[in-house]
Amino acid sequence: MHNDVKEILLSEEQIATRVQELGAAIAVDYKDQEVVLVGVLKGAVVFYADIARAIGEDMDVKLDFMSCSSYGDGTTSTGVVRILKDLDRSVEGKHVLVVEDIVDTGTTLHYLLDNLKARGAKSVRLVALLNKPERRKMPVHVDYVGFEVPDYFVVGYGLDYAEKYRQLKYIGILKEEVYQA
Ligand SMILES: O=P(O)(O)OC[C@H]1O[C@H](OP(=O)(O)OP(=O)(O)O)[C@H](O)[C@@H]1O
Ligand code: HPA
Ligand SMILES: [Mg+2]
Repeated sequence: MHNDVKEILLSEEQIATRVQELGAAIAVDYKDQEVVLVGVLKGAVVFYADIARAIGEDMDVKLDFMSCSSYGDGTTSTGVVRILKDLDRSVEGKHVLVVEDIVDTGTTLHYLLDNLKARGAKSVRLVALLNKPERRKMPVHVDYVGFEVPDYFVVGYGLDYAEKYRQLKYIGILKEEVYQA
């Protein structure tokens, strides 16, 4: 385990099992439909790669990405969402499934889901690996949730603190002294 991690919250095995379950549920709901998977860079990349393959072969899936940033290098949302990179293709008339690592205050997803609906998508749904409802400031409907997590700052499996720890295979609770120092 990484020295900056206090405790493993979700192991590699727990994540893998849950990702397969989510993929199976999504595959049933979208069977034979064309769907654009919108990954929210950078936190979602690891989950995105796994969920895209867990969905299976019966959906016509297109991959696209957006980059939004609201945390900068800290552990609290700035409250302002910036689009740093937009989608490559229009989603007008398309089914969109947004793939996210975590819904925390809800600031990012509240903004992003509204933004995608306003582009005329046929439907917009959200799959998030983690949901941290205790910290919610803006309402967000999460269609597919991997795990509900308590109010700890977590890292790994794509999630960072100051751009570090994204490559950890598990999700761990970051030691307070790492960000309070
Ligand atoms: O619900 P919220 O409070 O808005 O927090 C969730 C968002 O914050 C993180 O992204 P961040 O802005 O840190 O960018 P990153 O994905 O590059 O880490 C995370 O990946 C979500 O996109
Ligand atoms: O707990 C978290 N960890 C990493 N990034 C985050 N972005 C929002 N909440 C978190
Ligand atoms: Mg981040």
